[in-house]
Amino acid sequence: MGSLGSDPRLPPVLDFSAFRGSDQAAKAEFLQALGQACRDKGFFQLTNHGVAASLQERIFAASKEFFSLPLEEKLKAKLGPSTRGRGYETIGGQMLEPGAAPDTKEAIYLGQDLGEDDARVVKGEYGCGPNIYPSSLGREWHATCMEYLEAMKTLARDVMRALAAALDLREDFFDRFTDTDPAATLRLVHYPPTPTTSQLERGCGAHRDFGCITLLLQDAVGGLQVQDEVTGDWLDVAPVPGAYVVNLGNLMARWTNHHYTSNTHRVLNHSPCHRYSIPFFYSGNPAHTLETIPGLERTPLSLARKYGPPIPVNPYPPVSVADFLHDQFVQSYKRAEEYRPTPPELTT
Ligand SMILES: O=C(O)CCC(=O)C(=O)O
Ligand SMILES: [Fe+2]
Repeated sequence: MGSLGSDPRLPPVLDFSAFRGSDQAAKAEFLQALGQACRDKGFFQLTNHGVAASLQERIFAASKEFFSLPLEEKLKAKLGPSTRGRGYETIGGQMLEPGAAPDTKEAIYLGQDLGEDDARVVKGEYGCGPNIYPSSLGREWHATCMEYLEAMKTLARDVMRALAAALDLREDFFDRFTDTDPAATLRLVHYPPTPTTSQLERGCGAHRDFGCITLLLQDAVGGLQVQDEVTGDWLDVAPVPGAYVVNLGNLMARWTNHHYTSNTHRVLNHSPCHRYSIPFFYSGNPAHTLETIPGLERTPLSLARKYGPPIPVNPYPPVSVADFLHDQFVQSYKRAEEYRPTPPELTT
């Protein structure tokens, strides 16, 4: 267990079988390393997570099948105000980093496939809707995505249990937030090669994730970078075959009153290859109202040192999961819509 390579600033690679197994010493060591990674970096990689390599191969194949469709086909499933957070986002459709250029990635969002007559869809609940995807892909394509989504939900629930234990909470502390209809979104992402010299171009602009946890499967191309909070350096998160990059989002940071941190990351695909990644975003039931977890009201000393006295105590009012996620999501798309490139300087 530990970091790959010698740089201790990199997210550690942790073996999840130590948490699920019966060796108590190995479990304690895992939880110690996990807690430290969540406090200091908000990032780690997870191996031996139990998700079959064959399922990972099938979801990557499904992703490539989707992105290789003609643009007109993909546009039939376009993400829009009426699609409830589902559907296809074009290259440049989102801008995660204010001040940079819109992201040079394309993506499709999928979630649990709810019918139009489902009560949550009728009520217009955040993130609840039927999936939309080009009909040329067929039911088998969709079935693979749903099988993978279920595997992610199972893993995410267990990761949340480990996160609770590493905070010295009961392992089942998060279960009531995650067991009923958790916000669980799969995103297939494609980064074409962008061997550009523009300083502002990003595959995925610098951002912190919005929700609780993200389980990211990346291919072997590389390009994901996490920012070291102390020095501001960008560190490459080297792909570990089959592993999940797990990162904590803003909702988790707020819920834990920053005892756990969310961290800034981005993607630059300067390789000559197409890059595919599959993040899974998990946040608990959208209808829940989150308050700072009892026992974590006092801001951690590390933050108090950063911001100086007075040390804020429980600075956050309660917030609903749906509102918290929705605002950040909408802003990132609005930014891209409003983007106007700076005209090249006129030379005389
Ligand atoms: O594609 C990646 O490796 C990261 C994507 C990401 O950060 C996101 O979708 O939030
Ligand atoms: Fe992210």
